[in-house]
Amino acid sequence: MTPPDDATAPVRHPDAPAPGELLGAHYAHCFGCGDAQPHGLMLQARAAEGVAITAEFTVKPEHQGAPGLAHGGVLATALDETLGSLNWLLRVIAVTGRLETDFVRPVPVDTVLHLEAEVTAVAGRKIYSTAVGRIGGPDGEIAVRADGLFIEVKVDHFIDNGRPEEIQAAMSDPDQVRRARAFEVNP
Ligand SMILES: CCCCCCCCCCCCCC(=O)SCCNC(=O)CCNC(=O)[C@H](O)C(C)(C)COP(=O)(O)OP(=O)(O)OC[C@H]1O[C@@H](n2cnc3c(N)ncnc32)[C@H](O)[C@@H]1OP(=O)(O)O
Repeated sequence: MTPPDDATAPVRHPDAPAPGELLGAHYAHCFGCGDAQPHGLMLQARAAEGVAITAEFTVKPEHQGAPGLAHGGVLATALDETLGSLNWLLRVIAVTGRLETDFVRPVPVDTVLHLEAEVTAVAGRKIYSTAVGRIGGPDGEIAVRADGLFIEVKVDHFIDNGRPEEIQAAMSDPDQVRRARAFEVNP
């Protein structure tokens, strides 16, 4: 997870959402951010300065592992989704290759997890990023953290591996921004 010596600093795309702007969902049925997934995380990410974002996710009863506490896999999903959202600021499509997660404190149901994430380096198709999630407010104590390695892919990654019905539906999405995020970001 250490960037190689020839890695460079990430460059914010000139058309990236302005700091403070909500990113919205990249796909309505995404378990992390989609609004058409009733039990999903419905994570809301917002652009920050540089190649960084903030995000919030409220833990619902559907997200429990131990009684009254968030499931670790759900928290990993929140971190994965937050780190994945960063790639929209670079205007690349990328998927998670590796995700290293530390669970520092339990996160109770009804808690708002305040996440912040940034891209730290880019090396060819590899995008290195890091995130923390805090409870008790944006400056609260750290409950989770993760480092991510995302690999840039072409849209063919989804067309070749996904189911045609969902691909077709996403391509016909009337939400222009969401369609662009899914299909038009690669040259
Ligand atoms: C419908 C469309 C919607 C689209 C919306 C946007 C999507 C948003 C989704 C948001 C949802 C949230 C996000 C999600 O949940 S994304 C969903 C979870 N992730 C996946 O499903 C990815 C599955 N994996 C793959 O498809 C392939 O393995 C990929 C594409 C990742 C690489 O296979 P590919 O054949 O292309 O590349 P390569 O093997 O030549 O590797 C290239 C370089 O990368 C390095 N490397 C690779 N893996 C690892 C690793 N594990 N650790 C360390 N390094 C690794 C490798 O050493 C090499 O380095 P170098 O030799 O160059 O130095």
